[in-house]
Amino acid sequence: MADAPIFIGAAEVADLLQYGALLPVLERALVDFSKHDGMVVQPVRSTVPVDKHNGFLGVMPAYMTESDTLATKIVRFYHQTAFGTSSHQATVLLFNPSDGSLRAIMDGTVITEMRTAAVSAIATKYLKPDRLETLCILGSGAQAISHYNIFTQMFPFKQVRVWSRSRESAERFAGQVQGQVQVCTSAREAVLGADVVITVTMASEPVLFGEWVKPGAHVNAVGACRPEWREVDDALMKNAVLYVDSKEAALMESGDVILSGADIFAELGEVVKGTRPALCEKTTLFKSLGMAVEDAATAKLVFDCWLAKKKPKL
Ligand SMILES: NC(=O)C1=CN([C@@H]2O[C@H](COP(=O)(O)OP(=O)(O)OC[C@H]3O[C@@H](n4cnc5c(N)ncnc54)[C@H](O)[C@@H]3O)[C@@H](O)[C@H]2O)C=CC1
Ligand SMILES: O=C(O)C1=NCCCC1
Repeated sequence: MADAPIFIGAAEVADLLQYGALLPVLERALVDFSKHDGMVVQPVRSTVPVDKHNGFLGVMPAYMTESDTLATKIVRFYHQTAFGTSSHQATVLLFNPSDGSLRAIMDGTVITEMRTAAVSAIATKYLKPDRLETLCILGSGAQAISHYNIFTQMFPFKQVRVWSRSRESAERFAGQVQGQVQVCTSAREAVLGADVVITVTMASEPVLFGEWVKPGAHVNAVGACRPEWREVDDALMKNAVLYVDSKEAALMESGDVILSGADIFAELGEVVKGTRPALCEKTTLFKSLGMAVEDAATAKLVFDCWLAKKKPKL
């Protein structure tokens, strides 16, 4: 009989998961996905609208042959949640691919926060302009914090600006992170002159406009994951060189891509592999929707770290 699945909660996932180990694992997952050689199976996320309660439930399965990883994430994202509860909550199920038995049930909320920020950081590593002085973050929730943490660790920004719909939440964000943050009163003020811009809002209308973005800057557009939602206006979508995590998903799920009619230049995995160029001298935009392979690869890393920690030292 198969062993009973183990449970790894949020605090333990946060303890086991380190960006240093996560980044190369995600780069490999992105490359493997973008080979499109049949070795990775990842259907576009299935999303169930829960209209009555203003929310969605997403199911994200993947199998990666080379690393022999089989997992699915179940994620809820709700517009209105009780004060203090996160709008996104997730669980990842990790299976034994040889017989399909369940190996682990783990918190997926921390995984979602860390892997999304890490993928934006990978996009930025490849697509960033030469000068990296000012980082701008639009939004001040869970993803804003994880992005702040990895971006300030990985890149030598001299200034970080944040804007949020309410000044109070932007100030709360500034108080939560370690390091200086300039709280801006408008998105425009935050964006003007920034070298890297990150949009991590629950907006369904544009909050970022092309006329504000410095030529040559890099943008990570992380929110707006429904075909009718926008975070970015048409001008930016059309004028920037557009990179995505998955072309198939972008054409089905991203309102910014579908409604602007912008042309997709490449998948991030193709850039990491070197089969498509990183046009760093141009204004670049990485449209992130989030992929099941990112969750599967991260969950496998968490599980392997858990096993290594459990093993008695000889
Ligand atoms: N691409 C990916 O892999 C992933 C993307 N996301 C997306 O990232 C975004 C941020 O997620 P979290 O930080 O977890 O959410 P959160 O609920 O913690 O924070 C959302 C932020 O958006 C702001 N906001 C809400 N409605 C807005 C509006 N209409 N206009 C401007 N700002 C608004 C809130 O004030 C808050 O600052 C969401 O769109 C989410 O769906 C989340 C997980 C993975
Ligand atoms: O990749 C994810 O996980 C999510 N992406 C868009 C919003 C829901 C969660």
